[in-house]
Amino acid sequence: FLIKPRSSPKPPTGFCHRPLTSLKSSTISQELSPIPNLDPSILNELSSQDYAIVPNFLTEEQVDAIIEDIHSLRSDDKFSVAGIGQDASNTINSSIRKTETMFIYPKLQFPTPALTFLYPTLSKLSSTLTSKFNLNLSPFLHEALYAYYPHGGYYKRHVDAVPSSASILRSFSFLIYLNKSWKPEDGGCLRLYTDVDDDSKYKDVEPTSGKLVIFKSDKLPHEVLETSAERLAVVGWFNREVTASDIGNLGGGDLVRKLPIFIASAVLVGVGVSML
Ligand SMILES: O=C(O)CCC(=O)C(=O)O
Ligand SMILES: [Fe+2]
Repeated sequence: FLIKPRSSPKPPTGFCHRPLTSLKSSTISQELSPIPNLDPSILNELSSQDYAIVPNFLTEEQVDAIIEDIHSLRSDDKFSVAGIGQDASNTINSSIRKTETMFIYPKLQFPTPALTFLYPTLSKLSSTLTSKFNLNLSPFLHEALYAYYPHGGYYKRHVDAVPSSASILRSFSFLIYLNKSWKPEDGGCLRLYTDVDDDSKYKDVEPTSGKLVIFKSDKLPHEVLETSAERLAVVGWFNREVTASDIGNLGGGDLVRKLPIFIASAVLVGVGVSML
């Protein structure tokens, strides 16, 4: 098999990011704390309807720090045009997806101020979900990226966890929205299809600043409606560990050959690399 970069030859992580000199590290932790947590009522909602929405999950200061990060990293040319697909193919297909992304896992060696609180925020979220749903979410298989949708950006209907691929390890998808003065005419709502057999049943979620959306990755098809303004988000997935039945479900054939590919691709999902 061949290891193929997701969309760009640039390494997605591990570079030294230019420090944000306008913020002093002592003020950063104060401004950007506390690390948010999920209310038990939200977890119950997630359990009963497979998705939950938390307006104002992040504070305004936390959102500002991530916005600053995205703009700064984009101007440093760290973003790439995103492809689609996980491990079968990773073609850049602009009829399905128009967005630019930058992976933030594996963790950057020199995290920016925003990542300094985002990493613990995401690991706290993952531990909360692990205990509530009794899942084996692996801290080593977190995936997340900064997403920048230009004016006219979109992502057509899809499901995040697709059988017979490493993406099936995705248990929960999460989105954190960052558009501070979002207006209905800006578009870019997240359309969550709440009944897989009935396209007329959906919920449109406004991508307003600080909002967290979380849903079961294999349950809810969703799409990003066309934006009429720049749209910024943190997008990610909490993956569970590989089980024996995952291997069985790969569709028969030579398990000895498939096992290392599956495990390697599960790991590689996190570094923005796909396999052919
Ligand atoms: O940006 C969003 O709201 C959703 C992105 C998404 O569905 C994905 O990247 O899989
Ligand atoms: Fe998605």
